[in-house]
Amino acid sequence: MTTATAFSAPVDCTVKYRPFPPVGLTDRTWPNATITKAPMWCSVDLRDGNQALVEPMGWERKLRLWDMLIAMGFKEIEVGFPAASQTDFDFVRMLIEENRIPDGVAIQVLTQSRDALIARTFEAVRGAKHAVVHLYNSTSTLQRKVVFGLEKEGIIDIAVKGARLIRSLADSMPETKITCQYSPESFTGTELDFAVEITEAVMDVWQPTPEHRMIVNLPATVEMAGPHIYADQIEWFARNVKNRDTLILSVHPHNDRGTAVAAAELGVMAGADRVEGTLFGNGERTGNVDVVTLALNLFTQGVDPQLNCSNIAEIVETAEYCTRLPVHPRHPYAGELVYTAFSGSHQDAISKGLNALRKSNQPVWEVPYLPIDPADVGRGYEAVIRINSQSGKGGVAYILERDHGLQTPRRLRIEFSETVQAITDTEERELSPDEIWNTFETDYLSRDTADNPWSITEYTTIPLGREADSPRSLKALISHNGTTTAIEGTGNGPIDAFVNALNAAFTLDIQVLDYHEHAVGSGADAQAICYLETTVGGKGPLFGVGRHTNIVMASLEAVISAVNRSGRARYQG
Ligand SMILES: CC(=O)SCCNC(=O)CCNC(=O)[C@H](O)C(C)(C)COP(=O)(O)OP(=O)(O)OC[C@H]1O[C@@H](n2cnc3c(N)ncnc32)[C@H](O)[C@@H]1OP(=O)(O)O
Ligand SMILES: CC(C)C(=O)C(=O)O
Repeated sequence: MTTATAFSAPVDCTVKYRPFPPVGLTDRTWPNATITKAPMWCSVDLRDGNQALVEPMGWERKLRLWDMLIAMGFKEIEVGFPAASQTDFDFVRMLIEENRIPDGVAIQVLTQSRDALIARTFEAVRGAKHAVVHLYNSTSTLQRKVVFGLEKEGIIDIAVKGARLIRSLADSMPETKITCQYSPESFTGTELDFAVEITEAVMDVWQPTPEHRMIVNLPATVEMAGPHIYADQIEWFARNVKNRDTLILSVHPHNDRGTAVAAAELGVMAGADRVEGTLFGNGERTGNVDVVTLALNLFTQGVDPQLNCSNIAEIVETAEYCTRLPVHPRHPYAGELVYTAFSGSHQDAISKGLNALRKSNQPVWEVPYLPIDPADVGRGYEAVIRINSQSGKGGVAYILERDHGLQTPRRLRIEFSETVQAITDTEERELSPDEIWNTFETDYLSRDTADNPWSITEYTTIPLGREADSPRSLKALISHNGTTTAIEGTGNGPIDAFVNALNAAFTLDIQVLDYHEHAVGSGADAQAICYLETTVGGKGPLFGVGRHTNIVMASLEAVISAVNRSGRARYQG
């Protein structure tokens, strides 16, 4: 019986929502740009990320995240909104007073354009070597109307008034290098000419120069359109704002449409010098742009990201601890499952790709389905191939080779993967590498008498002539269901002689179709492993596998393994 899902009548989106108007930049240049160097990064984890948390970080979590950001190599870190909360204020003071800010790192602090808040912000950064004071006010058509109830002039007044106070406070604090930053907040909902107008009004106050530039941050406070529109907006702004060379142009994408990473990348192509974002994209609503993904996207294009992501597990663990939010198992580069293939054809290609790369010894990473070498972010290869009902012979063979050195022949792979498939289908779950190995051992190598009535206890063999290819005679003791029988036969080699002896003594009708063997391990621990494809009593083809320090014994064990396996349920009836 099926249950119908209850859906309400769909809302008429053609009435309720409007398409975002295009920028009308017909001679855009950004599509032809290539990113050849990393942008300046600013982490806003401790501010924008923090303000979006159910439980904002206390000083201990903030400090742990700060230490991680420093270790990763961030040179600008927005540490809070010190005028808004005592925790943020105290945190900034702690960084300064405990001398925790390395040389070359600037702390950034956010403030609204309100005198008391600005004054308190400057109190917070007193004594820092370098601080970025970040002033914002919303400039969008919607916020002008519903939040501020002001015309454009009124909005410009708010920005200019704040900018003036910042300038005078900065001038009164010569011991601290102050970089001024202005964000026309809700930039993506602002007419572009107005965004330029208000920014230029702030520039008139701060008087940036090419030597002492100010940061203009153009946030997609809400991601309202596709990333190509954002790129057009950035390029339009960069082309139209005055004295571009006195500005550091920064982007600050949010992820409402799920395309913040693309927006940041296209924004940089469109001329942005700097990106503000957070680890794994924590932040308001659907988050800020994910700087780890951005950095590793650069890395996989051969561009040094200037951020160290070589221990992704530790970055994830720290971010999860500090934000109390999980990183999704499918998160780019960082998720638990992103270096794992379950599906057969992916596993086959990955396994072949890794082999080819190993053999070729070439430095360029080329493995199908793996855009980055897991080792480059500190992840191992153990989880690259995991086995469930979607997996095929390539994946199973990969595990046997990786963990146990078995180079199984192709048809044995097919045979064994059917066994594995039957288990994963029946049990509807993943099989661990240990379970796969146990299954293989039990089926092919076990000497457990309940399932393996046949065994060989000893053998001797001698050549019947002086030539290297002379026929051989072989004697062996065979146990069958607890009864030991001495058998003897001759043949072209030990296997042939053994098979002839078994066939004669027990009328088993063993035919050998194919034979492979190789060594596993080295030195005193080396063992021979032998794979024999056979038919037994007309059943098969089926494989037997033998393993022994003595190469002849390994092949005789393989014959016995085939005989035992021919009695298994899958070969009966
Ligand atoms: C897009 C962003 O992420 S912007 C950063 C947002 N982050 C935060 O808001 C976190 C920290 N903020 C806070 O804790 C509080 O907002 C405070 C302490 C800064 C201010 O608190 P309060 O004054 O009590 O309240 P509130 O934030 O609601 O103030 C809104 C008032 O400020 C005005 N305002 C809002 N933003 C700005 C601004 N950037 N510049 C000047 N005035 C502003 C509003 O118009 C409103 O004015 P009104 O009181 O005349 O209606
Ligand atoms: C303060 C600004 C830059 C901001 O956080 C945003 O617009 O999202």
